[in-house]
Amino acid sequence: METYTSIPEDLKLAVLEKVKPTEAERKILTVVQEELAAEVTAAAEKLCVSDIFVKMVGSAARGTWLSGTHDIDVFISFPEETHRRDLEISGMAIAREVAKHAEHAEDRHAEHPYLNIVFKGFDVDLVPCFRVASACQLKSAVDRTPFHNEFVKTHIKGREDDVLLMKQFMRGGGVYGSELRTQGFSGYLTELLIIHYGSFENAVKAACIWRPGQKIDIMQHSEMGHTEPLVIVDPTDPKRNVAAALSLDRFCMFIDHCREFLANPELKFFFSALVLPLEDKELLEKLDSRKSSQLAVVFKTPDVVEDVLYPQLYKMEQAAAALLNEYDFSVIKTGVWSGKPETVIMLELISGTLPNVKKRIGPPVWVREHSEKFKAKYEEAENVFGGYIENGKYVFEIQRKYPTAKGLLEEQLVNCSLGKQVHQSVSEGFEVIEDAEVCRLKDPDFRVFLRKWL
Ligand SMILES: Nc1ccn([C@@H]2O[C@H](COP(=O)(O)OP(=O)(O)OP(=O)(O)O)[C@@H](O)[C@H]2O)c(=O)n1
Ligand SMILES: [Mg+2]
Repeated sequence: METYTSIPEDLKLAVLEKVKPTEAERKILTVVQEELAAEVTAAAEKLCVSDIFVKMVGSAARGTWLSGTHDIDVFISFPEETHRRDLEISGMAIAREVAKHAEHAEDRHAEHPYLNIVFKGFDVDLVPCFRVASACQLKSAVDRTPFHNEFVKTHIKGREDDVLLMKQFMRGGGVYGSELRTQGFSGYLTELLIIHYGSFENAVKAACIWRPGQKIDIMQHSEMGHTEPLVIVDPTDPKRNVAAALSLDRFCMFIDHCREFLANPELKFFFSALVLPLEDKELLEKLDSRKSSQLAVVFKTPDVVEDVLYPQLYKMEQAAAALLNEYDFSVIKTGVWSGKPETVIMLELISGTLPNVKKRIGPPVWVREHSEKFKAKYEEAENVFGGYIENGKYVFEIQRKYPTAKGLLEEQLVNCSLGKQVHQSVSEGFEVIEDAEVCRLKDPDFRVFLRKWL
């Protein structure tokens, strides 16, 4: 095994200088949190809702938020015996009352509704939850969050800087965020890694030798088997894997990021370099040197939240690749880019065209019944180039139904198994553009995607 030098102190300080909130920033956050708590209490009193508690949760309440990220999670906790409907109605009524003093408000929906508001420049979630006795007795998925908060607050003391370093390091590696778009590491997961390994440096060193099946159970209370690449048992709920949303590729990207960083600890591992949009000229040069086929399936982006959209796009990416493979096209790789107004599924193929002739291999000649049927079918069929015996089997050279990948996608893509909103949008219309035609897609963010793609 390679031996690594320690991470230089001045490198950590240089990162913290950029990502650690200043005293002034902390003060503002505290003041806004206090104002929000007072607003919620006042709203509850006004609406005659008694017995609710206001709880500040998330990284803002734990001192583990990155400077410049301005989200505050406010939980409005109701007695456990409250009916779900009452919780939703009263919780949302309180949230809407608070929103009267906000710059912007938007209804969101997880397992039950909550309100997202912009309050004094902060991105605030007002989330009603049940006050359950323990996280494993949850009535709603969000009920665990206050327990996470207590656990982290009591165990993280003095190691907040290590959390900030780890969050930023994961950002630099493109693996931070548990949303379904990224399928990476959540904030809580990052905090648990620091609690378990004791420091940023220890965690990074440990991850270099992780393999799928790695399990961390801080409370030693899990009896469950899990199949995910990384299992971090929730200290507040033995049945939950905090890393359940982490994909195998993000898991491995993190391992790789840790190894590369320790071999050469530099600032660039925390702050990835700005990628410039790919120009037409560069695009044409790349296409010319790769000599593969590029196909872009372009359609209108469905108007749904990212957590609904991305799983459907990843499903479509898989479905398109499977369709192409089924019809003999060799797929090199697939990718997804989504913006407004358009979404693009990129497909790189060994070739987008195949010969008109397709070889159909039949049964061995000595399996009399089947082979005679096979022979009779193709001898009479139209568009057959010819037939012969090869390795004891009848072989016919027939006309290929889809000699171009573009033609195949145009005709068959809508029949693939696609998610609801993506299917709806694709049914309304889509376009398949090829190779140099991709120059038509000008969105700068798409061109950034293309630079990494080619
Ligand atoms: N996949 C998720 C997302 C969120 N949470 C809970 O909801 C809280 C708030 O979520 P979020 O704002 O996404 O994460 P933070 O921990 O606040 O981290 P960040 O600094 O990225 O905001 C988390 O701390 C965690 O307790 C969770 O359990 N599982
Ligand atoms: Mg947060």
